[in-house]
Amino acid sequence: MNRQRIVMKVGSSSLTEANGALSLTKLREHVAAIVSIKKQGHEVILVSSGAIAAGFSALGYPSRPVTVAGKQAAAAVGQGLLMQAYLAEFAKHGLTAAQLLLTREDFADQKRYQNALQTITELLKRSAVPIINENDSTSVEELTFGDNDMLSALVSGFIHADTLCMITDVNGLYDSNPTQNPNAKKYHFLPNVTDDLLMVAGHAGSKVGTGGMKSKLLAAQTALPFGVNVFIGKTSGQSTLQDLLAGKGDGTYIGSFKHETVMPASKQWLAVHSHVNGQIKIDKGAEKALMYEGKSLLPVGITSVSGSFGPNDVVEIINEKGKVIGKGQSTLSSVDLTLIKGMSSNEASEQVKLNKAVAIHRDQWVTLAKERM
Ligand SMILES: Nc1ncnc2c1ncn2[C@@H]1O[C@H](COP(=O)(O)OP(=O)(O)O)[C@@H](O)[C@H]1O
Ligand SMILES: N[C@@H](CCC(=O)OP(=O)(O)O)C(=O)O
Repeated sequence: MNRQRIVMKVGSSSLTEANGALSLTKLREHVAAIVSIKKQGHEVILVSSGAIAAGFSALGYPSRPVTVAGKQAAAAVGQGLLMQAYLAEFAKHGLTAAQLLLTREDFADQKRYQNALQTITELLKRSAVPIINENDSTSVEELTFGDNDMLSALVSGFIHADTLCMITDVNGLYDSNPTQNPNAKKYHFLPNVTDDLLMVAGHAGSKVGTGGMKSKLLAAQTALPFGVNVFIGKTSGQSTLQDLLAGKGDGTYIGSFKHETVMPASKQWLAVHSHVNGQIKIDKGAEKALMYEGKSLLPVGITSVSGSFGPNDVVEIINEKGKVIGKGQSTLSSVDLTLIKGMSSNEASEQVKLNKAVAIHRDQWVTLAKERM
């Protein structure tokens, strides 16, 4: 078996007792499973929920809190307890675990995004197990990932994972919620996530789970274009994570499993996380050059500029039909681009006193929608 880079996402439902509290027995099983595949040479990044579950009873809550303040306070207590349990378990196997708490803002800011990636890469190089959770206690409600499914998809993309394993309390995706419909049929393999599938995926079945199958499918839909294959299902005990990697897991496999398209992390950042500060409208010739010839955007192809942005800011590129076809980091400010739009390269370079005035370099460009020309 080839050595793989795996992101394993463990949901609250697979880490808790029936009363919603953290289950050390389940946590131990997940650790043992990770250790067993690490021994085979695979790299593992764990995205673990469970902070709220681990913390609520120490604060005197009778059950998992439902208010934002309650959840944030419980997570503040529980994240430490959760890590303590993971550190102790991994240490028994001679492994070091490391904590990373991330928020949406860490993905939106290019420098923070690169630093998070650098940290995880360094930890993997040193054989540590990065354990990631959302930074629940500081997240602003509207900005949170809500559940860790999307977080695990974004992490899988930027570290170029081969497989994202979303471990949950149900053994895969069914054509309707199996906890409500005993005749529901399971999907074993799916090439991709379609709108029809999103329709059959429902919300969480337990009191502790947050997003349900729908959020897992949305996460899979995000991870697949990054070249990551996805497994949604169950594991327990040592051998099943190995079975999962061997294609014999108890769940649903989604993707081509050919490991072909890998979008560089810098382009993933542009495509998914970056904030847009303006728009550049371009003509047909420039669209062709950008989309089909792998060229940079030159001032001559720009027909209009809107918004106020500086050099390195991210802008949307709009074609003659008014459709957003991609995003890029502008080399120049909106003021300079407005001045040189439509000009030949020589004229434009003279105006802005550069050797060669390029509006968007091809390395800082990502296609979002390919149109027939
Ligand atoms: N079509 C479906 N197939 C399988 N499970 C489904 C479906 N629709 C909804 N679910 C529910 O999704 C739940 C898993 O999501 P969730 O509780 O959020 O888990 P986790 O805590 O692991 O993220 C299952 O227990 C099940 O009740
Ligand atoms: N970040 C929260 C988890 C949120 C949640 O419930 O996520 P999930 O179990 O993946 O649906 C925690 O650690 O408790």
